[in-house]
Amino acid sequence: MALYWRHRLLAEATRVLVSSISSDLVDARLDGRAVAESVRAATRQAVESFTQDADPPALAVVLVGDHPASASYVRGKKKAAAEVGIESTVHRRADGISQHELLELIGTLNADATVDGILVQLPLPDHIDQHAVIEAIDPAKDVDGFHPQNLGRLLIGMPQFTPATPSGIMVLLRRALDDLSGKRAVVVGRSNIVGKPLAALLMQRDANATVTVCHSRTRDLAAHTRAADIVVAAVGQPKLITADMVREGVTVIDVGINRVDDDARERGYRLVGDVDYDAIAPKAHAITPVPGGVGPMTIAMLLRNTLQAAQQRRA
Ligand SMILES: Nc1nc2c(c(=O)[nH]1)N[C@@H](CN(C=O)c1ccc(C(=O)N[C@@H](CCC(=O)O)C(=O)O)cc1)CN2
Repeated sequence: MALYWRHRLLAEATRVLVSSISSDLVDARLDGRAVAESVRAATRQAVESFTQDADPPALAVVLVGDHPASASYVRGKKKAAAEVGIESTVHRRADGISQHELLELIGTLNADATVDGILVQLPLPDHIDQHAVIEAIDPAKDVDGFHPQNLGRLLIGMPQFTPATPSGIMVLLRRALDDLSGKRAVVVGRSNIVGKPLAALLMQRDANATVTVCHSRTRDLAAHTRAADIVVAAVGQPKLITADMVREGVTVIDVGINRVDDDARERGYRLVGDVDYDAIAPKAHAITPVPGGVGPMTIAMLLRNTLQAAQQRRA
């Protein structure tokens, strides 16, 4: 029963948060940076009131190897955490760490009463079994929401921690559309961290969308996307979704972050999504850019989960 009420309270808090966000939909562009800033501001306030009589929430981030993008996301998480008053510690380990050593580190963090939230930055090197590592995290500290217990809870409509990217997408969708009920949503991509949890959230009773999940073996992808009111692309394939594949008035969420070579840029590449933004924007009701769309929401929602972990653990 307590779980039921906690879930209802969280759902209510999300509704209040979403309705308090000022308009960030300029033309069709759905500005993830602006929405993320609103989420962070609300989290900053909630952390402030939490720390009136408690230590700040504490996040442990595990980063394995020298993957440049992962290192940059972890820097982003640390900076954003500090800005809202969450303490974070990065546990950096060499690429050659053994699975046993990594599991030992997780065990230490699980047992550390001063740690509220733990996340292991993905991807991990090939020699490490990602599932075993995620499963080793205490579900009560799993602020990524990737543990099977947390994904299972999400599936039955009793979420504890909801993965950050899908919950960020839900905030963006509620910003763009008054009502998701009965909308035809096509999710392209079936990953455990985006596609599958997002499909579960979209079909939950507080959203009521009709969901189709497409993937690499889907026949005639365009027939599915053309029939959709909402298209979410999360496959990591530049410009997979083209203008002829969507209907007028569609809402498009682009989760792809692909690096394409660009000598004109100082860093030698630019980021593009899975969607042909320029061609689709004129016919879309709303569309997220890359960069500046879903990515910033991922970090903002992680901060909310970390605060939630501290609130639940210290209660
Ligand atoms: N343990 C986790 N690993 C990974 C997750 C995750 O949620 N938990 N998600 C992604 C990476 N990610 C966060 O970790 C992430 C990706 C992108 C962004 C972001 O803000 N992107 C910017 C562009 C950044 C750039 O210039 O490179 C944007 O889209 O505007 C934040 C976080 C995989 N791993």
